[in-house]
Amino acid sequence: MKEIVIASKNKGKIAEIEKYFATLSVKVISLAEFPEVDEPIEDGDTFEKNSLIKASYYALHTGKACLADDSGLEVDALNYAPGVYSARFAGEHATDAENNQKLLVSLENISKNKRQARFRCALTFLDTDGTVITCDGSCEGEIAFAPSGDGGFGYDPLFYLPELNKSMAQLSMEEKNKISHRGKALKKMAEKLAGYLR
Ligand SMILES: O=c1[nH]c(=O)c2ncn([C@@H]3O[C@H](COP(=O)(O)OP(=O)(O)OP(=O)(O)O)[C@@H](O)[C@H]3O)c2[nH]1
Ligand SMILES: [Mg+2]
Repeated sequence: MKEIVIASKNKGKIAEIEKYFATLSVKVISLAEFPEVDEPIEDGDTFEKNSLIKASYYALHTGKACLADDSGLEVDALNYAPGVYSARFAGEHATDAENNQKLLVSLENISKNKRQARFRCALTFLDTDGTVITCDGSCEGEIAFAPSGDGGFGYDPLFYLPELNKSMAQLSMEEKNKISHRGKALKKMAEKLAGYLR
């Protein structure tokens, strides 16, 4: 069975990717099995570039096929920030709570009808022979005025989905994977990988 390293240190992402890949005939390996491997510098200006930076770095240092995810939140009223800086919006080692607080303060004077936002996700699979497969996904929503729900991670409690009248953090992991940026990208990736690994 093909071994694929989930090239991420984000526990929330890893759980969602593992859940998705549970139905595929691939053996998922965690970076926890490579404690000696450091982290790459994510200095790309797009999700796609950062995703390739991570896949390349971890493939080089683990010697295995890797699947990397670069993702983030774009808020229209903030000129699409925090974007590729989503993990460090409130500072280099900011917690989710600090990032959420900064987001709420940044949008303090923005009215309900001007709080459109989207999550974006770029996935890169890099095989040991250099084969690259990329997929992306996005999910539209609005930034709420207060957090709700305790599922998911990151900005999920503030990411309101009007059609569902729920925040992303009020969805189960299965529900989130059906509609989220990552879920959509993973669906495409699973289809491409099934063809590639056949
Ligand atoms: O509420 C959220 N629901 C999501 O589904 C989601 N996906 C991404 N994000 C945000 O974007 C950053 C990614 O930054 P990022 O791609 O560099 O990942 P990361 O640094 O956390 O881990 P790694 O994969 O790089 O090791 C994360 O930290 C989060 O703040 C999300 N927030
Ligand atoms: Mg990162």
